[in-house]
Amino acid sequence: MKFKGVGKMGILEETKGLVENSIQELGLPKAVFEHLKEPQRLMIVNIPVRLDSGEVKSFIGYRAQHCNVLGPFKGGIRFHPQVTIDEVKALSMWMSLKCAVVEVPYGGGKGGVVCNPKEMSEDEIERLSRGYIRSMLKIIGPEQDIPAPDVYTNPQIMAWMADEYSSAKGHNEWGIVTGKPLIVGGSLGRLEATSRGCYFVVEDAIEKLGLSMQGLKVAIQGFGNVGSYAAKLLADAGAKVIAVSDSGGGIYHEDGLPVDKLMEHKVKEGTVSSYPQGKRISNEELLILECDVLVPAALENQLTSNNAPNVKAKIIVEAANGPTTAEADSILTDKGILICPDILANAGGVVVSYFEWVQDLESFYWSEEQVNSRLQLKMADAFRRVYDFCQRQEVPMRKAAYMLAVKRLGEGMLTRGWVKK
Ligand SMILES: NC(=O)C1=CN([C@@H]2O[C@H](COP(=O)(O)OP(=O)(O)OC[C@H]3O[C@@H](n4cnc5c(N)ncnc54)[C@H](O)[C@@H]3O)[C@@H](O)[C@H]2O)C=CC1
Ligand SMILES: O=C(O)CCC(=O)C(=O)O
Repeated sequence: MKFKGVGKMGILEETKGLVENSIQELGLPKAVFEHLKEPQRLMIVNIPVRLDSGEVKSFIGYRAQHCNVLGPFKGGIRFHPQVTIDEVKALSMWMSLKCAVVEVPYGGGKGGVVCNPKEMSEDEIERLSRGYIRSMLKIIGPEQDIPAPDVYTNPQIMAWMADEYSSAKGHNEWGIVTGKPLIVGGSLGRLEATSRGCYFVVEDAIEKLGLSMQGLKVAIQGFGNVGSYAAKLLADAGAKVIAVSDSGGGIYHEDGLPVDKLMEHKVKEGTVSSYPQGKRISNEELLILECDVLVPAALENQLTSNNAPNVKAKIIVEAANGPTTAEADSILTDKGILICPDILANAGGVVVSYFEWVQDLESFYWSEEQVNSRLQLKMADAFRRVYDFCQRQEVPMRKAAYMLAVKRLGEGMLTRGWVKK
């Protein structure tokens, strides 16, 4: 069974199609879609930043607050030259769905700034990060909207943001953002959390297909926060990471790559593609390698109708948000590939962000073991619910995840009286 009405529409329209379809199939009131089809609020700001040269340059920033029926808005902030309104809106909608799938008490939010941090100095990035928070002061807060890291943002940027917000409020408010360094209210385990969540999903998925972690052939696209730690966790558990890539290209070795050394190389050289052992490959080639598990961990729209027919993986674990277009999804599903969708597979990040926020609100901090074992419980529970639904209803995992998420959001709206039966 496939979703109807999804095609070459772009990620936002495709996602709306999936949500609307789920609402219809669940027999929820149509009004649920009226609440979900657009963000509740979309803030667009102009952020003037003083550059090191003394010149002032302005940057466009966005924050989409999608739906807070189940809790405050939550989601990362992306710094990237290709950020668009539609991308931020889609990312915020995925956050609402993701938080519902893993049952954390948040709504979806997402932010973005159109900029190229690779061409900015550290001081310029700091001024931009602080400017973003000043522009958003009225709509964010620990009980309102809690940002976090995403593409090309990191713990240091979260620390500046927490500091800026705290300065504006006149007292420390560590609960304003998550993904912070430990010294300013971060949580143990948050840095690796998205990857650890993916790792648990890989464990559960391979068990369903009767595969073993020992010697499991894995290819990972993207070697940033999520991709690099996913590679490390999988390699440490006995998997063979045969290929990795980043925006500079990729590297392949059929016997497996030394992930720790690749991480060091990436820090020193800025890319994995120049690693001296193995064969250089393109991002496109990586996606169609012979492997057991493919982990897209970079950007959206990587698996398309062009390359999907050639994908050879048995399992795809979507560490990135939106890496698969609707057309590719259909092709891959028809090929019998088990797709663990983004809103499930990469939810480990927001789960541990939730733990970080709880710790900040209580000013009482957990051990790494507590964080990781609670994350494992959350991910295993979500995987089981999605997989059981998919088996029971004979639908793909993505559809199962969407239906479970939309059901929860719809129930929230009915209970709060936002919609009537
Ligand atoms: N950081 C987090 O906690 C979470 C991140 N995600 C998603 O995971 C994905 C990766 O995010 P992070 O690792 O945090 O970002 P990051 O900024 O740490 O790393 C991004 C990686 O993607 C690579 N990349 C960029 N353009 C590329 C291209 N065209 N082809 C191949 N690689 C390319 C970069 O070189 C870098 O290695 C994104 O889709 C993000 O939304 C999802 C959930 C949580
Ligand atoms: O940690 C968070 O709050 C959100 C992470 C994120 O942006 C995502 O899951 O896409």
